[in-house]
Amino acid sequence: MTLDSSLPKFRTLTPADRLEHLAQKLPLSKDDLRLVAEPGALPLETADSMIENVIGKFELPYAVAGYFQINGKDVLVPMAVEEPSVVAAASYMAKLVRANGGFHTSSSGPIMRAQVQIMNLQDPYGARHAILQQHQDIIDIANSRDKVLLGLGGGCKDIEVHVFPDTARGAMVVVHLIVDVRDAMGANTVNTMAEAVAGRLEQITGGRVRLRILSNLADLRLARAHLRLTPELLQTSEYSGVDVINGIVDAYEFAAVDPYRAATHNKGIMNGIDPIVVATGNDWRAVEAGAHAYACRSGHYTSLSTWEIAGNGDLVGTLEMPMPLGLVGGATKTHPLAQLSLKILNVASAQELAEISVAVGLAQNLAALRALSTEGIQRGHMALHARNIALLAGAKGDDIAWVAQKMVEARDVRADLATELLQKKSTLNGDNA
Ligand SMILES: CC(C)(COP(=O)([O-])OP(=O)([O-])OC[C@H]1O[C@@H](n2cnc3c(N)ncnc32)[C@H](O)[C@@H]1OP(=O)([O-])[O-])[C@@H](O)C(=O)NCCC(=O)NCCSC(=O)C[C@@](C)(O)CC(=O)[O-]
Ligand SMILES: NC(=O)C1=CN([C@@H]2O[C@H](COP(=O)(O)OP(=O)(O)OC[C@H]3O[C@@H](n4cnc5c(N)ncnc54)[C@H](OP(=O)(O)O)[C@@H]3O)[C@@H](O)[C@H]2O)C=CC1
Repeated sequence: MTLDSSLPKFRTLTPADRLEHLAQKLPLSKDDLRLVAEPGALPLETADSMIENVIGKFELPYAVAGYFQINGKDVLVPMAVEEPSVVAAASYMAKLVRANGGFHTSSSGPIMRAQVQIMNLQDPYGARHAILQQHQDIIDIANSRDKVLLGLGGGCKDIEVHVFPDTARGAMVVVHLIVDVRDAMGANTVNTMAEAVAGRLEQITGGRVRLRILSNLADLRLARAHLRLTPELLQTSEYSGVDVINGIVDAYEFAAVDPYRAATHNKGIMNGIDPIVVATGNDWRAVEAGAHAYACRSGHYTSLSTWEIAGNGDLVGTLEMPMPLGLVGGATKTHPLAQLSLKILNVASAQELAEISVAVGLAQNLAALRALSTEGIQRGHMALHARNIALLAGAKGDDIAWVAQKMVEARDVRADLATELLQKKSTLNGDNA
């Protein structure tokens, strides 16, 4: 069936009805539905095999963002995240962007780098040449370690040799293995290769190999997304579309020039990306490390995205960044909900998953910049955060929505106010009893 990712009125349903609604849109089995609806999606035995010293499991809210259309294909986006307004903001922007043709994405190949550090060298440039002369031998040794990957068309494709002639510990040569990891995140894959070539590199150079590990600056594994919005789509009752667009571009320039702002701007992008990384069982530390190192590649920490005004006045947003995500390996296959997330996303390759993640990051960035440069973040965000504050004050059941609603109406969302409202409500209930 062709998926329509629009989710009108989805927010008004109960979690069980939302799941039922999804089941009508997606080919989910009864077991899939049970996995989401019932506790214990991750068996304790599986958890105990995943990490060490396990004492239980830690749960997060699991949601779906709607309206995404990417390269003409509708996508529902599973997100595991603790922060309110993230899912709403992503859905809202996807709804706007879909009205103007949706997101357009592309990506480089799934290429990772492994680094092998060689020390104790008197002639680092000579060592570099000697290594490059033997490059095919090194590639062959690396590839002898992963026949499965080779069979899939991946494997070590090339090497680079970087020289640091004068470190505090003397000359250092660093060999990069350039590896196509296909549908894996690839850390274990490339680490195995790096360890495999170490002996040969010592033979060639006469040096001493120390570290053999992937680089999280995955600058050869980039995913890209862009969008275009007309002023009409961005106008509100209070702001003209032209004003909103100018505000977004001013906000972008702020992040482009000032690292204090860029850190927050990029956090807003990661608000969209991390929840997908978590929901698909991928390594969010690796994605975060790669993102921020890439944002600093010019030596100046800056915005990962760009926002500009096209000749016809449209807003144009782009995002290009490392996205080392896998469909196999790590927890992607072992966590049952990660498998379900991949089923919901209906992706055929790790690159497709990477492209969707970057599109969601761009949507999230747009939502924040749009709110920040017009009405401010608090109205939309705090309205949704109000339910958390109500919970914090001890509200239960229907009281959660009641307390949250009262605070939103008062445009005053505070824990002490929530406590005060709850007390008033229980006094009222007591009076009525
Ligand atoms: C929060 C909104 C979306 C409200 O915006 P709104 O104008 O009140 O939304 P609406 O009621 O008109 O609804 C529009 C659409 O938004 C979605 N939507 C709206 N509400 C819900 C909801 N309850 N549950 C699910 N979906 C919701 C939904 O898709 C809906 O369409 P529908 O499906 O109903 O036809 C808007 O104010 C917004 O986008 N704000 C920005 C929020 C944001 O960026 N949050 C991230 C956390 S803040 C942060 O950490 C990052 C930051 C800000 O520091 C980054 C930076 O500085 O750059
Ligand atoms: N700095 C970092 O970021 C580090 C991260 N990690 C962790 O490493 C894990 C990810 O490593 P990764 O190498 O992806 O995981 P795995 O080693 O679990 O899986 C990769 C392996 O899966 C097999 N495979 C099967 N099908 C495919 C396919 N279609 N495409 C590619 N490979 C396929 C391959 O060969 P075969 O069957 O022969 O194994 C490949 O080597 C994550 O848990 C991450 O947290 C670890 C160290 C450092």
